[in-house]
Amino acid sequence: MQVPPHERILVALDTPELDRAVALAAQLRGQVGGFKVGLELCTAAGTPQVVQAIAAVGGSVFLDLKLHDIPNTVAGAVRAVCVLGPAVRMLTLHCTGGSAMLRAAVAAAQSMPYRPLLLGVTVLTSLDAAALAGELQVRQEVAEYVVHLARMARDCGLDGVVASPHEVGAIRAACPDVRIVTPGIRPLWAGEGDQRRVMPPAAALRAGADYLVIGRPITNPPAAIGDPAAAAARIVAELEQDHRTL
Ligand SMILES: O=c1ccn([C@@H]2O[C@H](COP(=O)(O)O)[C@@H](O)[C@H]2O)c(=O)[nH]1
Repeated sequence: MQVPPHERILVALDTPELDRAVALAAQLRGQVGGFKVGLELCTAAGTPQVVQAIAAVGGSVFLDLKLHDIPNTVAGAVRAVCVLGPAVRMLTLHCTGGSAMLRAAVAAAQSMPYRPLLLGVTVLTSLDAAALAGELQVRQEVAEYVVHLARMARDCGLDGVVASPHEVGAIRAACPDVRIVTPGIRPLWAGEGDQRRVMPPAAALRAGADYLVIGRPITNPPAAIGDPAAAAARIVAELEQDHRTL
C-alpha cells in the first residue's frame, strides 16, 4: 500500500520550550506524519514529559536521542525508552558506537514488551567530504562509509538508518530492506544553515527515502512563505505535484 507523501514528513521540533513544541505539534498534526524530538527539547523538558505531551496532542514521536556510549549504558537507555511505550515509534543511536553497542541495543529492545524501531545514525548531514576526510580522518568516500555503517547496522539487527538523501541510492542497493530516514532536507526556498549534504524534499523521496526529517524550513520558515502550517502545506503540495508526475 502506498503511503501518502505527507505521512513521510517528520517535523523536527528543535526548541527548548515544551509549550512551543506542543503548539507546533497540535498545529501540524494531520498535515504531516509525525514529530522528531531530540537533544535540545529532551534536555530542557525531560524525555518522558516530552513524549507524553506530544502523544497527548495525537502526535507520534521519533525520539532522536542519538545514543552513543558503552554497550551496557546504551542497553539501559534503550530499555528506559521502551518503557515509554508505543508513543515512541523510532529511536536513534550512533552507528559509530560500534557493533557491540548496536547489538546490545537490539537485545535490550527485544527483551521488552514494546520496542520502537531502532535507527542507526550513519554520517551526520552537517558533515561534508572535507570534514570526514580531514578532521575525522575517514579514508573512504562519504557514500562508501555510510554504506559500510548501514551494513553494520543491518547486520546487528537495527531496523533502519539515518543518512543524507545523497546516499539513499547506495544504501538501497546494499541493504534493500532497511528503512531510510533522511534529514538534510531543504526546499529550494529555504537556507542550508548548518546542513551540508542537502536535497529538496521531492528529490529525496524520488531517491528512495522512506521518511523526510524537516525542521527549520517548517518551524521557522522565511517570511515570504508564511507560518509553519503554510510551510508544511507548501512542501506537501510540492511532494504531491512531484508524485503525480512519477
Ligand atoms: O545526520 C543527521 C541526523 C539528525 N539530524 C537532525 O534532523 C533535524 C534537521 O533539522 P533541520 O532544521 O531541518 O536542519 C535536526 O533535529 C537534527 O538534529 C540531522 O540534521 N542530521
